[in-house]
Amino acid sequence: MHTSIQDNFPSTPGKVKIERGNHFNRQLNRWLASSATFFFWALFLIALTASYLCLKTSMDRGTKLISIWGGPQWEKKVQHSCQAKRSGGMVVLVTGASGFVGTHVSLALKKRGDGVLGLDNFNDYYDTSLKRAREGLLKKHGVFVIEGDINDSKLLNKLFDVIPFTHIMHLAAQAGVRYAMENPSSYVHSNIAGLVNLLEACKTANPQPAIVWASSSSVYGLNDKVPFSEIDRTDQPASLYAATKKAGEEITHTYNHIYGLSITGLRFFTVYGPWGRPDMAYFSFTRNILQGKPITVYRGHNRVDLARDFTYIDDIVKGCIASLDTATKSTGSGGKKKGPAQFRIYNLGNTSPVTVPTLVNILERHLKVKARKNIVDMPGNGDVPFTHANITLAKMELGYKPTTDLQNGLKKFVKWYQNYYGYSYSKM
Ligand SMILES: O=C(O)[C@H]1O[C@H](OP(=O)(O)OP(=O)(O)OC[C@H]2O[C@@H](n3ccc(=O)[nH]c3=O)[C@H](O)[C@@H]2O)[C@H](O)[C@@H](O)[C@@H]1O
Repeated sequence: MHTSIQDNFPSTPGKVKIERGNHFNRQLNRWLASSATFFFWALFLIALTASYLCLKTSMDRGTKLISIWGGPQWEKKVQHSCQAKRSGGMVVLVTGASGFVGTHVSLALKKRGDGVLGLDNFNDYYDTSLKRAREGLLKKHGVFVIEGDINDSKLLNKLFDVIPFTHIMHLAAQAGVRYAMENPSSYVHSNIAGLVNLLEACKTANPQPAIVWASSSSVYGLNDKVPFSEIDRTDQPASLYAATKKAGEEITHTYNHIYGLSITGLRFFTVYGPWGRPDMAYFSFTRNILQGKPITVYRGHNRVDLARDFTYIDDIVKGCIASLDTATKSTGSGGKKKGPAQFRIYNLGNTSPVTVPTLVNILERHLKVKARKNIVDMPGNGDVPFTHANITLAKMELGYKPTTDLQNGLKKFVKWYQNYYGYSYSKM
């Protein structure tokens, strides 16, 4: 193809002389010119995209802030939810309100006339539609759940500005023993950083609320003295989850000691029941059995069956409420301790451990379907072989007395499950 010299010349007169007669230079120059143009446009597009994304993010954040918290409408909803309907009623902030235990405790408090406000970050650790359904249930009963994180100090301070909470029922946490190997930082984020953030807000609140919070039976870790009593060793956690719960017990102790916060820690033992957690064995076994899928049953060393002190949700709720009722006031104000404050830790269990194969048998009977079982040795994933609660202390000081055994509790769970999922396998 013919190209005239003229065609190759750039239009800038000053450059003509230099370019003339040097084909290589001309090619290079042309290439540089086109690259520069390309580069310019690429930069322009990148800048345009970046500014769009920035604008969008700030708009999203703005919308979120307005819709999630702040503003007169929001405050009205908060006030309304916190209104106690009985004289001397408590005003309780329930964190993790759309969680399993949070929903049940919030409903029970609301039903007896206490003011209740929920807080939940609706994270996707498990099916968020179940959390939204629980939120719907709470809304129906007059409990407003704010979508927010316990790590958001601005939100917490705002809440304490608007409402003089008498109690905090702190149930927001990253739960699950085995998931801690997959996502360790989520445990640090919620169970450590989130807890400290909440305690910081409580310490400066005026009045300081009394705090009841969820620890875990997993703090007993490798302790093999049974039944587990509150004075037994808890310095050998078997999972990061357990370690963060144990850390929580120590952290709350320091806030009690320095700032006079009234603290009650509850060591829950494998809580189960309607509206439960899909990540837990009884729930996932039920789903798989109904779907005809196999279940994996872990077995301990020397072929010994694993066992848990499964505790029914209604018994746990009674323990939580008794803890709130018997909690004495925090003693500090303005971030300063005025005197010693209450510090308590209780086991809330059922006192009768059941093996995992027996749990499966009970489910098979209630579901009228045989399970397809894969029995495998317990992997080294943070599990402990058994749990068994000594509840003498909770009995004595809280009047705690569990009344539902696994047989009856699972019957209620299965009934709820079949009703909630409408027997439709496609929904599960
Ligand atoms: O009580 C507690 O402290 C803890 O109870 C449960 O933890 P876990 O007892 O491990 O409950 P599940 O995950 O439901 O497991 C129950 C039993 O079933 C076994 N399992 C679990 C899952 C599975 O697929 N197969 C299986 O055999 C486990 O090894 C365990 O022995 C909760 O998940 C924790 O959040 C809580 O803190």
